[in-house]
Amino acid sequence: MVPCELTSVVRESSAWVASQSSHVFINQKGLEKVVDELNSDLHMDLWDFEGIHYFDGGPLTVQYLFVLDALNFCFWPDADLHYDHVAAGLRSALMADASTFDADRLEKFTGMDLRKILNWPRELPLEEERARLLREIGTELNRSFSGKAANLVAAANGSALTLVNLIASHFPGFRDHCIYKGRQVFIYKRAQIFVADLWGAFKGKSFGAFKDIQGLTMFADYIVPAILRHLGIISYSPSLANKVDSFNELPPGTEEEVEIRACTIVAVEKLGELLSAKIGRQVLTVQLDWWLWSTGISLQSKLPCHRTHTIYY
Ligand SMILES: Nc1nc2c(c(CN[C@H]3C=C[C@H](O)[C@@H]3O)cn2[C@@H]2O[C@H](COP(=O)(O)O)[C@@H](O)[C@H]2O)c(=O)[nH]1
Repeated sequence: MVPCELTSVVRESSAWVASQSSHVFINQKGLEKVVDELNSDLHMDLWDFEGIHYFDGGPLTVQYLFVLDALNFCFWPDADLHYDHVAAGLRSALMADASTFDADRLEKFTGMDLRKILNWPRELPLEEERARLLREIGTELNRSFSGKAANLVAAANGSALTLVNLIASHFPGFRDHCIYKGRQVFIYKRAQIFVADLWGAFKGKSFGAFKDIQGLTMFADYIVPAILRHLGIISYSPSLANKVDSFNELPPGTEEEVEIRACTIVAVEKLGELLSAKIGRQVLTVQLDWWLWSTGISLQSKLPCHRTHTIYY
C-alpha cells in the first residue's frame, strides 16, 4: 500500500485553492490545444540536461543534492544569478574539498562562507537565510541521521512520499505551506524537488529508487507558471497580469501568490492526465515538470515571472 498522506495534502489543498481562485484561471481549451500539438515522442529524460550537477553514484551525491535543494529558491533579485550557478558552484566546492558539506561544517556555515564557495562577487539574495538553512540541515542531520542525508533517504524505505513527509517533519525550512482563506495549503516545493533530483540523478535506482514517484506534484516555482501562461494554459486577472508584467513584487501568502502556485500544480496535473490519455501511457508529473521548466528557462528572458521574496521557491 503506497502511503499518500502528503501528496494528497498538496493535491487536495491546491485543488481547493484552484476551485476558489479569482485571480488565476486554468483554461481547458489551452490545455487541449497544447496536448493536441505535442509530439508523442516528447523528450522527457531531462535531469541534468545542463550538465551542471555533481554525481559520483554514492552518498556524497545525496548530501550534495540536499544542500542544493536547501538553497533552491529566489535567485531573481540578482539578475545575473541563476540556479545553474548554485548547482555548478556547489559541485566545484565539493570537488575541491569532499568535506565541504559534512554536517559539522554545515552547522557553522555563514553567509560569507556560502558566498565564498560559490565564488559570487557580491551578497547573495537572502544570503543570511540561506546560511541559516544550511546550519539547520547540518544540526538536524547530526541530531537525527548521523550527519548523513543518505541516512535520511534510507529512512524513507523507498517511498517518495514518506521522504517528503520526513523532510517536512525534521527540517522546518522545508515546510512550504501557507494559509489561504483560512485553510492551510501545502506546496512542499523544495522537499519534493529533492526527491525528484534523487530519482533523476540515480536514474530510479539505489538512492533514487521510489515505488511511488508518481505521487509527487510539480514543483511550484516562478518559471513554470510563466511558461504555462505563455502556452495559454493559465491566465491572470487584469490586475494580477499588470502586477506580474510590471515586475511588481507579490508578497508571499497573498491570495494572488497562493493562487499562482496552486493553479500551476493543478494545471500540470490536468496536462499530465490529457497527455497520458493521448499517448496511452502514464506521463509522470516529474517529467512533465522538467519539460516545462527546461522550456521556460530557454524563454526566460522573454517571459515575465512573478516575483516573491521567499525561502520556499
Ligand atoms: N519546477 C521546477 N523548478 C525548478 C527546477 C530547477 C532545477 N532542477 C533541475 C532538475 C532537472 C534539471 O536538470 C534542473 O537542473 C530549479 N527550479 C526553480 O526555478 C527557479 C530558478 O530560475 P532561475 O532564476 O532562472 O535560476 C527557482 O524557483 C528554482 O527553485 C525544476 O526542475 N523544476
